[in-house]
Amino acid sequence: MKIYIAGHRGMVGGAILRRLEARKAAGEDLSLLTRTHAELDLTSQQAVQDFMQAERPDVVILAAAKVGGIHANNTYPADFIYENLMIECNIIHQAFAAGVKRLLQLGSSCIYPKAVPQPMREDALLTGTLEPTNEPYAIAKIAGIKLCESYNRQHGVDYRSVMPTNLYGPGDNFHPENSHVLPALIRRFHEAAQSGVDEVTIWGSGKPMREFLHVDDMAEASLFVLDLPKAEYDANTQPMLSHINVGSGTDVSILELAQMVAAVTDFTGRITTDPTKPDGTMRKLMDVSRLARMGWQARITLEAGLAETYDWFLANQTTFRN
Ligand SMILES: NC(=O)C1=CN([C@@H]2O[C@H](COP(=O)(O)OP(=O)(O)OC[C@H]3O[C@@H](n4cnc5c(N)ncnc54)[C@H](OP(=O)(O)O)[C@@H]3O)[C@@H](O)[C@H]2O)C=CC1
Ligand SMILES: C[C@H]1O[C@H](OP(=O)(O)OP(=O)(O)OC[C@H]2O[C@@H](n3cnc4c(=O)[nH]c(N)nc43)[C@H](O)[C@@H]2O)[C@@H](O)[C@@H](O)C1=O
Repeated sequence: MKIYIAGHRGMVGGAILRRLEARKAAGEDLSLLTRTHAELDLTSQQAVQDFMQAERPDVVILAAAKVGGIHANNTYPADFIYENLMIECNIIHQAFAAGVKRLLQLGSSCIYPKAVPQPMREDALLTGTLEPTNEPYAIAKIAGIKLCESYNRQHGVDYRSVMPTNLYGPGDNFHPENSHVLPALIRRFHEAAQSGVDEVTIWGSGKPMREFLHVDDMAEASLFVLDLPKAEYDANTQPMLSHINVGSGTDVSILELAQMVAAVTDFTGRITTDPTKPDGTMRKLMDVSRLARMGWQARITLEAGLAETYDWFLANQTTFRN
């Protein structure tokens, strides 16, 4: 079976590729197809059409996207909505045009309204206004769900969507401004501890709650959903709710996260907050009961995952994407 992993050099795509390579090494008949961003710009309709017509994979896993934290989303809204819409439209339509019957794409927990009962259920989609700091990205991600759902309904293909909570782990983006909170704090606390600085400032109030899932759990959940029998997937995602939440089911405040990162990086100074920076959504805990009912639950705790990610950070500091 030929599987194309779009975004294989990213944090999630890399984790998914590692799992598929392990399956192949264990004897599964898999041909794993990848292209780097430089080799294939997924915002180019012609380039994606040429690629899909030439390669005709059996399965497509879409883990490529324009991704970033609250500052990046707030600063580059046009890039986030345009690039993600183009990637989704090109991959999903050209996969269909090339006869691809099975596809899995990754959305995001930010698709849900800012003020919605917690934990957030799949049927909360489109029931309220979105968080302004990442609305363009969220609109693109909602479009991705609707693209898959519409091709399923009109053309009878099996295109599935998983909605990850905040993810972290090996291969994350540690850029000081454009990264997500967990990698940003690992880098900031590490550099403070190394240079003997006695104060670290975190953005916002520190009061928002965030749920974190290790990327190896996300990769396992992605392949679990991809491998579900179609009848089971359909039975658990009613026709208009063609997506499944993936999360750890527990959340912590940003201040609690900062205290955990300080401990892991041996930072013993003060933690201060910067209320001039945005908090974003105050809470976005995912209801993960649907996936649990189908037999998957997260295994890597935040404590263990944080320590492992810091080790990876220390071993890979010279290779960061800045
Ligand atoms: N990280 C998180 O906390 C969360 C991530 N997600 C979703 O998971 C998926 C993967 O995210 P993550 O692994 O963190 O992101 P990364 O930024 O680590 O990886 C994204 C990958 O997509 C590639 N890419 C981006 N634009 C293009 C393009 N135009 N053409 C070809 N390749 C491109 C990047 O290549 P290059 O770097 O060379 O440009 C990179 O390899 C995304 O759909 C994201 O929205 C959802 C929720 C949370
Ligand atoms: C996955 C998810 O990720 C994004 O949403 P987000 O969770 O709000 O993003 P974030 O991880 O950047 O911030 C979480 C919280 O953390 C606080 N915070 C403190 N100090 C730093 C800091 O140094 N960096 C960052 N980035 N945040 C910080 C920050 O103020 C905020 O309260 C979107 O891409 C969204 O579309 C999406 O999909």
